[in-house]
Amino acid sequence: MDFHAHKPTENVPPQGISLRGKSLLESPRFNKGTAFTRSERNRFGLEGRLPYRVHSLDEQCARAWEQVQTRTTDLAKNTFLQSLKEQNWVLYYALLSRHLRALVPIIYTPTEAEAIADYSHICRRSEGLFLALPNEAKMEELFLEETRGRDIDLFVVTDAEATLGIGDQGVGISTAKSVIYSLIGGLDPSKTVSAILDVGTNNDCLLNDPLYLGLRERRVRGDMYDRFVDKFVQLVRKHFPHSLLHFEDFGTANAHRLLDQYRHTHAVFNDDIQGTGAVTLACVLAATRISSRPTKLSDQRFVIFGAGAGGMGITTQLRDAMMTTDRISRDEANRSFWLIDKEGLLFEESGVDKEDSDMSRREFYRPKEERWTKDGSGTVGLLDVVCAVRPTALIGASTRAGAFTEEVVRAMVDGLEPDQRPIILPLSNPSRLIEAKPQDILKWTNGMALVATGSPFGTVKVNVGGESEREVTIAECNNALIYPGLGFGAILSCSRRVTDTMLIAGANRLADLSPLLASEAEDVDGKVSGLLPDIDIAAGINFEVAIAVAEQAVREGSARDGLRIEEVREQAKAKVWVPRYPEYVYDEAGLKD
Ligand SMILES: NC(=O)c1ccc[n+]([C@@H]2O[C@H](COP(=O)([O-])OP(=O)(O)OC[C@H]3O[C@@H](n4cnc5c(N)ncnc54)[C@H](O)[C@@H]3O)[C@@H](O)[C@H]2O)c1
Ligand SMILES: O=C(O)C[C@H](O)C(=O)O
Ligand SMILES: [Mn+2]
Repeated sequence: MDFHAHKPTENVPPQGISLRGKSLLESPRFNKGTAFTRSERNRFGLEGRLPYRVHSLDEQCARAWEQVQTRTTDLAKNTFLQSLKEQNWVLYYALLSRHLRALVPIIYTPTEAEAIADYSHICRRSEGLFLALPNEAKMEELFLEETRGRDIDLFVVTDAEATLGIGDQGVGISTAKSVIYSLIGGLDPSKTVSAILDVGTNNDCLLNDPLYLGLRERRVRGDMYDRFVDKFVQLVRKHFPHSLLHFEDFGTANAHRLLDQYRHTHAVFNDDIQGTGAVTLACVLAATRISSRPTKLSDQRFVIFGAGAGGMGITTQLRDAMMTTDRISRDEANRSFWLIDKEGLLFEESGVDKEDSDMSRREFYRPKEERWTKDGSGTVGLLDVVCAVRPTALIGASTRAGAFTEEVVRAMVDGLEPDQRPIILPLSNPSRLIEAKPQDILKWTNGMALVATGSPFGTVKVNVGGESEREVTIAECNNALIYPGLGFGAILSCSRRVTDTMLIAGANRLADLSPLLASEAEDVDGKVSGLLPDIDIAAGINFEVAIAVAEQAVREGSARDGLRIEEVREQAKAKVWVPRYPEYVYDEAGLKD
């Protein structure tokens, strides 16, 4: 299923470029470094600028891999790889694709959280499009400076208000999201733009940091903020009407509002809401099929801990899928969810419901009779809810490390039938913010729980009585396992919208590819597969997700005119970008960058 196999390195057509000499070596898009062939060195004035020996991409990867390994901390590896990206894209992506399992956690979650938090100190060369509030009047000029003459498929935009679980990061960048699109989604990196809307920060550490690189002011809100974001969205719509606009790490209220505002007029996608919703839906669908008595989505009782962008994305995605697949009403589906936030269970007439600016949460407020505390007052905590609801699935997107305590998890098990497997998904990132460690959950549930996490945890050994031990693979329920495919599918089909049904089609496809579902005997040699596929086959998996999404777009009429279902797979194969070097020929009118 590895889509790299679709494109053998032979038959790469030559490419005309108009760069030469030093500028060619300094262009990360076209640079080949020591892999420039003899004739290219001669043609482009490089002979005296490179050591004599010509290396293959494989040899370059071997050297770069050696160099990565000499860096002793993950952050040092991250900064090394960032420099490599600034020098040579093909080598960077080729190296990453050869070592996905080791390097994705370095360039993405969890290490990228450290890199973003430290951005103003480790930044060496800027990357992407920086749009700061004081430059609002010339936003179009800055936008065109970066994008003119380019064929852009994707914009990833952030205002960094809710970066992963580490909050307001001001000028924090989200370039890692674009990298994942190219690495495992097959998008050509020259067709992607990462943009930061710098509207200030409320993070005092950043405001007080003399080296802080962003706008040193408190965050702008209200009309000024809306006007600024709108200006950007309208530029994207005007100049690149067929692009996908991916929103990342906006604060929860803005995240929902902006998605609702723009999703009907452009292909916009909010990763924290829809990507997280889709990957979690896939995970839950796989889990319900694995349980000893396969159950429907609408048979589940969901406790969602942390009702922010991620938690609400998960809730609404599960609810929508329930309505579509189990054909039940919205009200009926809403009743399968119990939402808990800082103020405990969200219920009507709590006072909080009236102040809640986030409309998406209101329809999930529980009736006030569910104020399950001894005297009917105060907040209803997670343990109260678990005891009263007897959930089949417990999902965390709260940033509250350790919130799924032993008592909570054991209470959940006690509420289920002895052969019923609890679905427990502590999804907060980075790793240190997880609601419970997978090894603890498996210990407390005697190996019964079906667990997936937001950050990578590898495998966990569980004692299942006496001497017997199992090695359980903990699936990563991270939106990276699905958003590149969702995005690629939407771009491939030139969809003007990203519809819920396209997302559900992608999630269903991912659930079908669950290795735990595929392994007939769940326990092979004491090894238990993960609920979702491993990151090292994420490229092939996302390719399949993309096909499902694009086919659904054709089926429902959101794809471009004339695209036929039978063509989707071939067109997808042709569009996949693979890191490899074409032969360059000098052409005065050729590509410059
Ligand atoms: N695995 C994934 O793919 C994925 C995707 C998105 C978000 N996340 C993670 O989920 C977490 C939340 O992200 P988000 O974008 O939804 O952020 P967010 O700020 O929008 O939401 C967090 C919510 O948790 C609530 N919360 C905080 N402390 C709480 C507590 N003690 N009890 C209950 N609720 C509490 C907050 O009030 C807020 O509503 C982060 O750690 C993020 O990394 C994971
Ligand atoms: O970035 C990730 O790893 C997932 C998600 O988008 C998050 O904000 O945590
Ligand atoms: Mn995110």
